[in-house]
Amino acid sequence: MDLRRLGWTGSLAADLPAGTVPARVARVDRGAAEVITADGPRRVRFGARVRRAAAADPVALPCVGDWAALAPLPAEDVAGDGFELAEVLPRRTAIVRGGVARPSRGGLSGDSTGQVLAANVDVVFVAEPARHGPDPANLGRIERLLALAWESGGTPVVLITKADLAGDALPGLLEEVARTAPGVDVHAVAARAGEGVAAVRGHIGGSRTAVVLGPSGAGKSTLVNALAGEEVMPTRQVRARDGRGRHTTVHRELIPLPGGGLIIDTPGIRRVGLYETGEGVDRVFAEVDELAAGCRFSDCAHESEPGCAVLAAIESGELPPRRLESWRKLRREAEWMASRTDARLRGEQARRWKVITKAMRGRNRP
Ligand SMILES: Nc1nc2c(ncn2[C@@H]2O[C@H](COP(=O)(O)OP(=O)(O)OP(=O)(O)O)[C@@H](O)[C@H]2O)c(=O)[nH]1
Ligand SMILES: [Zn+2]
Repeated sequence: MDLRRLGWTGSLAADLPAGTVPARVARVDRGAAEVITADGPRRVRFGARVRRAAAADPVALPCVGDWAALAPLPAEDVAGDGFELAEVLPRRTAIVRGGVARPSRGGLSGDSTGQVLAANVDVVFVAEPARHGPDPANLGRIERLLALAWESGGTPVVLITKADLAGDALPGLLEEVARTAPGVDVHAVAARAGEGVAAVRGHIGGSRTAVVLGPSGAGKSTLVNALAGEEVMPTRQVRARDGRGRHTTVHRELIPLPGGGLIIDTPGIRRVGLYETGEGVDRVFAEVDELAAGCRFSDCAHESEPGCAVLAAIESGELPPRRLESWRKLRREAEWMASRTDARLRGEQARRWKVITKAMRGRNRP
């Protein structure tokens, strides 16, 4: 296996500690990972330093898509494969979800810990089914996942999956979604019939890595199988009565595609909180931001201020009220998360891994 086909680069090579072997993490189970090396797949346990770092901060846990350094185990400890996962190499991008913030007396409360869903991802496919059981496509869910995607450093792309279920309503739906996702490519996909798969493929050329996020039953695994040209992921065969998912996929998994590129399939996510609080939300609501530039007051909250261009746009029908509500909700959540200063610090760790690993290496090397 040529590691460059898995996304290996010279800058990663420069960060590889002497005496270690590079590997890409394909899947993580408790305390161990399935990795792909130049010699093929291996199963390796986490080394002591990785376990310590992860105990202090869950964001440090090796994750699907990570590049890792494998170190040979001492000769007397070769019960496993002879190697352990000694270090996580600097992450280029990271999709980090927060816990769920719940409304409570005096604002929001909840869980502010982070979890890395996937690392070193170039393209984030946000999959939303045209129909999810009895429900229509959920625009709010698209917005939330787009915020997460923008924060990751990867490029988001929206996929309206199971597009065949929309019937005549498809063009209208795609138009609505395009307005909900300014600056983002939107594709309709009917993976079971193979429709739209080539357009998806077009985003994963060369040795790019993509991830598919979306609710259970969105048809993520069906799409991944269509891209792979074989059944690499199990999909639900028998339709549940309500047509929604039952979490067929239980692990996040990295799959090299024939002809180049890699894709990460993920289990359906039920509730996902924001974690990093950079410009993600503003990018999702770019047109609200643009409108706000026309408000009379620069600190306009678009609640009831005179000369508010955002409220005027709602009045004129240019901006759907749902959009402003959704913007408010995600902004509130992002602000709450930002008020947890340690969370912000940890969010930066996900990206600035380099500094930390380098410092650790300096300390531990004789
Ligand atoms: N009508 C229609 N059904 C589809 C399409 N793609 C997938 N499905 C069906 O939707 C159901 C769920 O598909 P999966 O691929 O397992 O969905 P998933 O998003 O991977 O679900 P989880 O693994 O639970 O997260 C299955 O019954 C599929 O056959 C499609 O293009 N059109
Ligand atoms: Zn305003």
